Amino acid sequence: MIKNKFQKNQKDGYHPILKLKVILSGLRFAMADTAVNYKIILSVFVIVPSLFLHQWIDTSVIILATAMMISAELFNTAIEAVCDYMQSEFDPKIKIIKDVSAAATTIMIVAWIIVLAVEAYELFFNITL
Ligand SMILES: Nc1ncnc2c1ncn2[C@@H]1O[C@H](COP(=O)(O)OP(=O)(O)OP(=O)(O)O)[C@@H](O)[C@H]1O
Repeated sequence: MIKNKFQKNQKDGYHPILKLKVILSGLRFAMADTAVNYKIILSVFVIVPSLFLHQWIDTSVIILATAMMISAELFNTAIEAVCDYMQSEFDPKIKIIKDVSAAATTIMIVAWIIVLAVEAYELFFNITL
């Protein structure tokens, strides 16, 4: 039986292996998205020097911004998938849902770009802004 949070048909208890399998399955789909992959690579290019320079606060800020950006991208993908599952034809309500989701993701991407640009500038030119 498929689990449903609103119906009490799920087994009690915590199942870490099952949880890990679910997370890995989600990540497998996420890694197939080029738009997410190249952003992760860009972040790694700034995270690695910040680690070598022991700039722990900077490293934490970049990791936080990157994690939030990836989460926003994944939530956006999930919302798009639900919309496409519910309605494959043109629907003005689906348009609003997808546009709002895309706008929310873009806000997070802009914040990530700003963090990455400031951190890269500071790290590579050794200038404290
Ligand atoms: N069923 C639909 N009805 C109305 N408008 C839609 C529909 N599907 C998509 N759109 C419009 O097309 C835009 C892009 O939707 P789509 O699902 O193609 O996302 P995408 O371009 O694949 O986004 P991403 O690059 O994040 O995966 C939406 O923001 C919305 O304006």
